[in-house]
Amino acid sequence: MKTVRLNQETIASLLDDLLKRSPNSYGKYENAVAEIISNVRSKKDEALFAYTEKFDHAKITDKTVQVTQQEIDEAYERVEPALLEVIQKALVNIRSYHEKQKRQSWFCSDEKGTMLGQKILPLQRVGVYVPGGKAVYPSSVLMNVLPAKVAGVEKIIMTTPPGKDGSLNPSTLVAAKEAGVDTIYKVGGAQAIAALAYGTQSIPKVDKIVGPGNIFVALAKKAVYGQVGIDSIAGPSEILVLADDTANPRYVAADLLSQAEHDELASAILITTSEKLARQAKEQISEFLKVLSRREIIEKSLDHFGYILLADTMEEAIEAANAIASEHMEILTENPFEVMTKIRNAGAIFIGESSCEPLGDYFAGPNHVLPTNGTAKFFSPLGVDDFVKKSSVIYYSREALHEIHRDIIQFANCEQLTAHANSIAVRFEKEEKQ
Ligand SMILES: NC(=O)c1ccc[n+]([C@@H]2O[C@H](COP(=O)([O-])OP(=O)(O)OC[C@H]3O[C@@H](n4cnc5c(N)ncnc54)[C@H](O)[C@@H]3O)[C@@H](O)[C@H]2O)c1
Ligand SMILES: N[C@H](CO)Cc1c[nH]c[nH+]1
Ligand SMILES: [Zn+2]
Repeated sequence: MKTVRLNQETIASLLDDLLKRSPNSYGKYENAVAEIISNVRSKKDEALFAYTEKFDHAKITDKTVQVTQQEIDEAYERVEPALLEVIQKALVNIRSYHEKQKRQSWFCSDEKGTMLGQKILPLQRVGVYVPGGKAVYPSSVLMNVLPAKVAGVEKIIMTTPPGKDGSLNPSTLVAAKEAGVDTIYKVGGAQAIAALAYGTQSIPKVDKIVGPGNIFVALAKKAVYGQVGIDSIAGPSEILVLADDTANPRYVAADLLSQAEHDELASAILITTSEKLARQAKEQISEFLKVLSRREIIEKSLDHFGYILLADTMEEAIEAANAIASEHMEILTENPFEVMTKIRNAGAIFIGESSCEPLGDYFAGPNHVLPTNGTAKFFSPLGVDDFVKKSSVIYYSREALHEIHRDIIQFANCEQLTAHANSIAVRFEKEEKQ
């Protein structure tokens, strides 16, 4: 983990470094992913199962690809009752947070005889990708599925990579059942995204694909965009801790490590005005690393994408944090609410020392599928809006149209689109002749 003084040069080089983690910088995998998509598109199940054998070392067939009721029942028997209870409690929080995001269709009319509105409808068929290569993510099942349920999506199809024995983790299955997934398929990676986008004999084509994943999943989602809808491309996890000398270095270290353990490409950044805190947090990181199980992943992530930035003032620290636009931002300062008002760019903001990032990953309610790689400047967290579409609704009475028909004809003529003008004029031929 590098410690550097924050200035124009160091922030520019850090931003360059972080962009290396973006799917846009992984051109070298683009051809491989394009080939996987093209093969699944043309050879369907045959290619899907061959890639599952190649990358996941699991033998899957058309008889075993879909999770059965028996497998779900067995999963319930294997999951600890205490874990099931936690999943159910988290589910209530996540659902009630997303209920507040729900928007209604609206219509408004006026006395001239017009009615305008917006009709909001849930998507019909959605594919949810749940990652499963390096870790198991029942929490991501809840985060992806619950907003779709709240939106009213008719059919939710989930895919996740199988283990070598061709089975799925019981906690993933139980979370899927509790959240209300309709069908689960045991496939992952770019091949699963291709199957959802184009359909195979076993897997139906969907309207939109959501969910995070590794670089192969992200590139595949990018490649099928347009054929189907996608959510934002949530890549490797990120955390940025903004701290002053009032922060507890042990908490700072623990929170940075919590995201570094996701992936070698994950990023953990501390921006602080306190040299003492920087030093102590670094010492604590070394202490924790001695006992953490994913030490190898963490070390790679911190070596490549871990930074401690020393800022002269909190204003400078905030400016740098806004430029980085991290997926998660923790504010551990004397006046965290005041600092929060100055944050423009972050996927999720955690205020104060009792609001650590994993609280959001698992339990508080807001979604943990968040924009990464600086895309928090224009993308938002996954939410109910990702699972609805809108249609505009327009009604004008004859009288209302008559009142403004000449305006439209003039506008259309200005664009030399005489058929447009005619479509209006033809309705008032009689009046014009009189
Ligand atoms: N933003 C979020 O909400 C969120 C949540 C959870 C996880 N994540 C991120 O998602 C990612 C999960 O990655 P993962 O690897 O654990 O699971 P994953 O399911 O995304 O990827 C595993 C799949 O990758 C494919 N694959 C592996 N090596 C390949 C190769 N050489 N060529 C082609 N395909 C290959 C395999 O098919 C495998 O099924 C991590 O980066 C993690 O940080 C993000
Ligand atoms: N922090 C991840 C998103 O970047 C989500 C997650 C799932 N489980 C634990 N964490
Ligand atoms: Zn996490």
